[in-house]
Amino acid sequence: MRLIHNMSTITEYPTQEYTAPNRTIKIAVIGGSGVGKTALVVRFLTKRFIGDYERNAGNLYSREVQVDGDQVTIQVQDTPGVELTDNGMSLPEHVSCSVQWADAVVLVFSVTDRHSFDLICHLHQLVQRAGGANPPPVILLANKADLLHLRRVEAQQGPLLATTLGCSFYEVSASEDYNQVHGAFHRLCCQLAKQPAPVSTPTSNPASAPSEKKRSPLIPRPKSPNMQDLKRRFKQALSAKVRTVTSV
Ligand SMILES: Nc1nc2c(ncn2[C@@H]2O[C@H](COP(=O)(O)OP(=O)(O)OP(=O)(O)O)[C@@H](O)[C@H]2O)c(=O)[nH]1
Repeated sequence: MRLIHNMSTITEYPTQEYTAPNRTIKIAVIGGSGVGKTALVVRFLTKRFIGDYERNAGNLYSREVQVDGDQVTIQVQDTPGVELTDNGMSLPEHVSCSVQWADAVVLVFSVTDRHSFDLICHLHQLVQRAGGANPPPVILLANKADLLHLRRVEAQQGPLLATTLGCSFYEVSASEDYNQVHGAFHRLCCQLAKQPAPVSTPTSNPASAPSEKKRSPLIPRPKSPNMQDLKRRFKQALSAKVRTVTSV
C-alpha cells in the first residue's frame, strides 16, 4: 500500500522548490480510567511497558514512523479516563476536544473492568456526534488480556460489540505482547494513510503547506515520545523496588 499525497495541490507550486511535508496522522485514544490507555500508547510508540499507574491528564505524543515505506508523523493523544456515573458519563472536556481533533479514534476497555466495557457504546456515540456527516474511523481495543483470572468481559463480547458498532476489534495485552499492540495501531495508520490527506484551500505561498484540521488550544503541544516522563516513572518504579529489596 502506498501513501497517497494530494498531487493536485502539490503540483500547483514550482515542483523543484516545494517539498511536501510529512503526512500527519492524528489518533485519539479514549476509554475508562485505568484501562491502560497510557500503557498502550507508550508501548506502541516506544515498545516499552509502563507498569506503574499514574492518572493522566492527557498527553500528546508525536513520532515519525514508516507506513509502507513512507515517512509519516503520528500524533497520539492520550486522554483522561471517562467515568460512567448515575447521571451518565462524566466526560472531561479534553476528551471531546480530542475527538474533534482526531483523524481516527481508538476506543479502549479493559477485559477486567465491566464498567469500561459498558462505556464503549456511549463513547462511540460521542465520536459519531462529533464527526457529524463524516465521523472518523474507530477501532476497539480490549486490553489486559493477560489477566485471565480477573476477566469480567467474556471473550466473545468484544468482537460482538465491534460488529455492532461497525469497527475493527483487537484483544491485546499492553504488558505482554508488543506485536499485538503495534499491529492494531499500525493497521489503523495504514488505513488512514490510504485516505487522501486533509487539504485546505491552496494558497499562493508554498511555505504555507497544506493545512491540517485546526487543533483545539486545549490540547498541549506534542512531546517527543515523552522520554522525560518515562524516565521519571521508571525511576519511581525502580526506587520502589529498591525499597522493597532493602526492607526484606
Ligand atoms: N496486567 C496488565 N496491566 C496493564 C496492562 N495495561 C495497563 N496495565 C496497568 O494498568 C494500570 C493503568 O494503566 P494506565 O496506562 O495508566 O491506564 P490509563 O487508561 O491511562 O489510566 P487513566 O490515566 O486513569 O485514564 C497500570 O498499572 C498499568 O501498568 C496490561 O495489558 N496488562
